[in-house]
Amino acid sequence: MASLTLQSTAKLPSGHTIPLLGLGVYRNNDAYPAVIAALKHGYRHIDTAEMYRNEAAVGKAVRDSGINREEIFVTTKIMGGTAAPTASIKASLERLDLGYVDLYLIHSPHGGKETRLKIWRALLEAKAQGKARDVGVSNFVRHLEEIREAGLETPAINQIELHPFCKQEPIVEYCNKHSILISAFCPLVRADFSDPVLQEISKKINKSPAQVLVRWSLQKGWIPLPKSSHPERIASNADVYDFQLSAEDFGALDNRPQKPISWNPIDEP
Ligand SMILES: NC(=O)C1=CN([C@@H]2O[C@H](COP(=O)(O)OP(=O)(O)OC[C@H]3O[C@@H](n4cnc5c(N)ncnc54)[C@H](OP(=O)(O)O)[C@@H]3O)[C@@H](O)[C@H]2O)C=CC1
Ligand SMILES: O=C(O)C(=O)[C@@H](O)[C@H](O)C(=O)CO
Repeated sequence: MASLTLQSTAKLPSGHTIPLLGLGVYRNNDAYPAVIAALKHGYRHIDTAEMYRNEAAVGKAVRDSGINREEIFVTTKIMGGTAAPTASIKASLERLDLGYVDLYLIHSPHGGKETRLKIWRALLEAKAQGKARDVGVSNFVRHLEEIREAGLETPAINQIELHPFCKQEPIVEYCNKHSILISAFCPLVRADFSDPVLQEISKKINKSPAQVLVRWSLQKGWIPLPKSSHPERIASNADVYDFQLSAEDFGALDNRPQKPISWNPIDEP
């Protein structure tokens, strides 16, 4: 594995790059200080959404950070099932007030095939207008085939729940086959660090369970989006580049019992 750093990126279809570690801000009602702290520590990728109701705070923190806008990668998401996607996109861009977003995702496959394709076409139009540099989806599984069958541009990324207890191998395999990058939500298992194997590895290598989980996700080739509202945890979660999980420890985590997916929009017809 090439040596990873906090500056490591992957190439997107647009030719732009996405940092391989991002800060999640779901359920953070005061995202401004978290984003400021993350950017100060060296994060350059923030993951928000219309649904999180903190786009304005994220945008203000990015503008106030003093860092060149071009250096910061901002993802937002349009709600699945949105009836008026163009209006929703306009509203989110106004709240963020960053000129453009780097990645715009459909948050979930809710709404049925026609609505999904309508929203996808609206995102593609936003991309054509330069309002989104790349576009993708989230929580899509077989729904990805609809986009292919419609002859529309393939999503750059699929953002799904991924951690050692939820590996979603069929959809990961599909995305790998079709060169769709994968970003990992809930990479910290939402702070459930109770697994004995995780605990054992954490103690053995003297790294926090969160650091072990972030490192494991990076070594899987995914883009983890750990969320914290605490600056010291935000920093710690990104301090994962001075070690590499051994093949033994990586494999032990890669063979944990699987749990049900925490949010099941993937079952949407
Ligand atoms: N596309 C989608 O449908 C979804 C996308 N997401 C995205 O993925 C991001 C991450 O997923 P999320 O659901 O937030 O869950 P995570 O797996 O990132 O876990 C977040 C939880 O872990 C705690 N935590 C963070 N760091 C540490 C640490 N070092 N030690 C102990 N506890 C810690 C946080 O508490 P505290 O804040 O108090 O530190 C919080 O309770 C989201 O924020 C969002 O951006 C999430 C769900 C669905
Ligand atoms: O994960 C859940 O339980 C949800 O209800 C969703 O909100 C999900 O967390 C999400 O979409 C956050 O981005």
